[in-house]
Order: sequence, then structure tokens, then C-alpha cells
Amino acid sequence: MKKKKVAVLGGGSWGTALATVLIDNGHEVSLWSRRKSVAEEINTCHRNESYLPGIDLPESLQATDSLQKAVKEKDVVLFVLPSQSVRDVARQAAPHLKKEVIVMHASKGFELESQKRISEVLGEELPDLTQRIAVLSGPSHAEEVVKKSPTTVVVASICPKVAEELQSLLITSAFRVYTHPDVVGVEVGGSLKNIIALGAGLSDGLGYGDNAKAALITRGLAEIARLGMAMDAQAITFAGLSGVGDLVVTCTSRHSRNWRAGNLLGQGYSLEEVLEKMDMVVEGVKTTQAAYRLAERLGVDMPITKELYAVLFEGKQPKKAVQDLMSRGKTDEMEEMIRGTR
Ligand SMILES: NC(=O)C1=CN([C@@H]2O[C@H](COP(=O)(O)OP(=O)(O)OC[C@H]3O[C@@H](n4cnc5c(N)ncnc54)[C@H](OP(=O)(O)O)[C@@H]3O)[C@@H](O)[C@H]2O)C=CC1
Ligand SMILES: O=C(CO)COP(=O)(O)O
Repeated sequence: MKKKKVAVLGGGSWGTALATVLIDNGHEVSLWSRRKSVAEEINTCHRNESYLPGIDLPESLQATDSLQKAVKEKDVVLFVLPSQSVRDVARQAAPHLKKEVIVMHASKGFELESQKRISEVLGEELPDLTQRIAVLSGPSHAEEVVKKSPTTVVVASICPKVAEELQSLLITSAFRVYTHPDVVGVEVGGSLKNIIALGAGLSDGLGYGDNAKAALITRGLAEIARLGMAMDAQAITFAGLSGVGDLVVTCTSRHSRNWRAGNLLGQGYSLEEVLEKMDMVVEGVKTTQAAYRLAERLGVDMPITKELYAVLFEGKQPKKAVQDLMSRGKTDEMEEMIRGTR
């Protein structure tokens, strides 16, 4: 593929890891970090010790703390930021973007206030580019991607050509990219799996076993799909990389910040103490709030999300939450399918 000029907005673990994938493909990359010290460390020491400690970065990776400079004349701009910051950064970047730029995001969450998906947020801030927006998601811990450990992801866009262009831009022999037509399903799966990963960490922290975790993963997937379908996602998407794939990796990997946060909660730390200890974003906390509100608005049953919400924000004891989940009314596992409802 013709080499492109790409901006990666977000100098955290995932932005830095995706920048290394682009460099491997020979693209010219400008990585934007709002912190000058991080940009300087990348340019001079070829390290990002705050987010990927001990990892040598390619010398050709250039970083800047100037958003305008980062996006200027770029063919592709990747937003790799915590969900709550995307709108603000998109608004600041908008006047400096090339007219025919392709925009992709890799955030896994919803905007809390509006409960909007991140591609919707980008569409509102960049209204001339709605046909040129995509999302990347799937089971992909940054710590493994920078080590070139085999990884598979999906890129979804309403415009197939945009997804194909991004696939070609990012695909390497260690980073396999599939295209996907279901933007809603990919965004919903990638966001809601973080709620279940918090639950899986909490279950492990309480000392429950593998049976409990398998139950959370499987019943978690059921409620993710229920909300997703109420938002017009395709059911089959949740059986793919951005659904069950990401759910499994996040619920079982010690790299996961959401699993680690849940684990600390299970050990008895308060939410405030946990967030104080985590030096990276834990998207699942705000996503639990957003999904709780969405489920109420759309009339969707999400028992695990509801109990986690009570633990995080209403002071409910985690063991009581598990007890209440286990003693719900009797039901059929395939109830929705049997009744033919969502
Ligand atoms: N890490 C991973 O393995 C993966 C992460 N993701 C998703 O990617 C997104 C980014 O996560 P990740 O890189 O891991 O997060 P990190 O916590 O590692 O880094 C967050 C980055 O965003 C910056 N940032 C935070 N708030 C703002 C803001 N208001 N304006 C500008 N920059 C800001 C931080 O800057 P500063 O240092 O100054 O605070 C930092 O550079 C999340 O939605 C996550 O779920 C998806 C797949 C894999
Ligand atoms: O989304 C991820 C892996 O696919 C990263 O998950 P965490 O944010 O929990 O680390």
C-alpha cells in the first residue's frame, strides 16, 4: 500500500502501541500526547515509561504535544483516547483536518452524559466526515501488540471502502485486521465487555472460582447482546472478535485494567482507592453508569450491569450482589430466542 501520513491522538498505552504497528508498515506517524514530557521522552529516549515501561519504541516514531501540528496534512487521524475526552479533542482538531481525511477511533466506552457511541460523537463534531469514520476494536492488549504477539482486530465503518483502507493501513503479519460492517455492534461489544471484566476481576478478588468467571462471561455476553440488539446491532457481531473475543481476553488477562480494578474491589478496596491506584484509564466504571442509563431508557434487562452499578455507586456489598444474581427468579437460558423477543 502507498505510504500514508498518519496522526495518532493519544500518547497512552494503546495510542503508542498502534503507532508502532503503523511504523512497522512504513507509514509516517505523528503521535500526539497532551503532556510535553511524554512527547519529549518518545522523541529523545524512544520510550514511553508511564504507559509501556521497558519497551523500546521505533526511532522513527515522532511525538508532539501540539495537536495542530500532529493532524496537519495527515491522510488518516486515529483517535486513541479515553471515551470521555474524544469530543473535546475532536472539536479542537476539527479546524486543522484535511478535507479528505479518514478518521478512526479505538475507544471502548460511551460518552457518559449523552450515552452516545464514540463514532456518533465524532460524527457530531466532524459533520463533513460522517462517511469517513471507522472504529477499531477486538482482543488486543497494548502490552502484547508492542511485542508483536499475534493479535486479531476488526475495523468497522458504514462505508466499506473506508474499512478496507484502514485494514490495508494497519495489517501486518502479527496484527491481523478484519473489516466489519456493523459499527454499532462493534462499538457496543467493545464498550460493554469492560463492565463484565470489572465483574470478573471482582469475582476473582472475592475468591470465587473458574465456574463463576465462565458464568459471568457467558451471561455477560447475553446481556451485552440484548442491549446491542436494542440499539440496532446485529446479533452475530457478538459472536466475533469484538464480542466474545474481547470479552474473553479482558476477563482473563492480567494486562486488563478493568479486571485489575475489579480484583481490587473484590479484595475490599473502595472505588475511590482503586481509581487512585490505577494510573491508566478504567473505562468500565463510566461505561457501567452509561449502560445502566441506556438499559433503563431502552427497557433492557441487564442484571450483571445493575448489580455492578449498585456495588460501584450505591455501596452494595459485592458478596450480596453475587447472592442476588444467583437467587433471581427461575428462567430459561435461551429465553429471548424461545419467546422470539429481544
Ligand atoms: N490499552 C489497551 O490495551 C487498549 C485500550 N483500548 C482503548 O483505547 C482507549 C485509550 O486507552 P489507553 O491508551 O489504554 O489509555 P491510557 O490510560 O494508557 O492512556 C490514556 C491517554 O489519553 C490521554 N488523555 C487522557 N485524557 C485526555 C484528555 N482529556 N485530552 C487529551 N488526552 C487525554 C492521556 O494523557 P495523560 O498522560 O496526559 O493523562 C494518555 O496519553 C480507551 O478507550 C481504551 O479502552 C482499546 C484496546 C486496547
Ligand atoms: O480492550 C482491551 C483489550 O482488548 C484493554 O482492556 P483494559 O482497558 O481492561 O486493559
